[in-house]
Amino acid sequence: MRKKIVAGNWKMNKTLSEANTLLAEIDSYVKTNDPKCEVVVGIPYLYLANAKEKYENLNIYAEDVSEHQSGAYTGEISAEMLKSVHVDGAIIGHSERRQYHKETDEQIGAKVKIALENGLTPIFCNGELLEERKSGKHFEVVKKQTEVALFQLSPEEIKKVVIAYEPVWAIGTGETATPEQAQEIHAYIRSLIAEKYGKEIADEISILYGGSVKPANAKEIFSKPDVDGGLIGGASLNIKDFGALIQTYSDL
Ligand SMILES: O=C[C@H](O)COP(=O)(O)O
Repeated sequence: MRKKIVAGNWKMNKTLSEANTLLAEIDSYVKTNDPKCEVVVGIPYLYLANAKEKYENLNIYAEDVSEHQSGAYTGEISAEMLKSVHVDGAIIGHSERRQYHKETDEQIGAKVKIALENGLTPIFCNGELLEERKSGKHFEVVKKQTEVALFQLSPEEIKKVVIAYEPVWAIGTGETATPEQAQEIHAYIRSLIAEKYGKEIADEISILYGGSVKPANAKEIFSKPDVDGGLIGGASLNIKDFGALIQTYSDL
């Protein structure tokens, strides 16, 4: 049975005191409501160690990880370092990393691999640009991103990966994919995995949708059979919306 997951991605938001307040609110929300889905919070590197020390039962993720083991990579944070402060996983290959830091599918694949080798759960992101969607290339784009980054993994490894499909044109824009568009491409991604690793493994992998998910549109999207939750940006930055999203999914 694959996991249902609501994951927040704070991106580059929150000062220390704001981060502490929101983490305390999320922790208390989870303890009080005991949701029937897994709650994940992706937060800036700076706050990870303290967050894990204070809230060991919360699933705390980094927003990136280095593709290298260790060494002369100024400013980078390794998977081993993340594990040493008990971080649970890392968001990898987010479109903002692809766009602003020119990350390639090969680098993203190396990051996924090293995360797994260090016991971190990778949330691997894929998704097409607006012009790629408009020209009907979205299937092709997502196929290449997925194959290059993930199909180097063994069956045992791929089972531990969470995928987040995020159409770039829907991120932070207020425009979402329709539930039908999300279902169509999620089913397609699952079929790619099934072709390579078999249906049983494909059925175990959680595929999240990301891109302007809000309490108002979450129910329709989360209800689709191949959508196993969401990777939430803007609406994960306050407990009112994030709590409502968790509740929506938990109630389905
Ligand atoms: O990682 C989260 C996604 O980029 C979605 O962000 P958004 O919910 O602000 O559109």
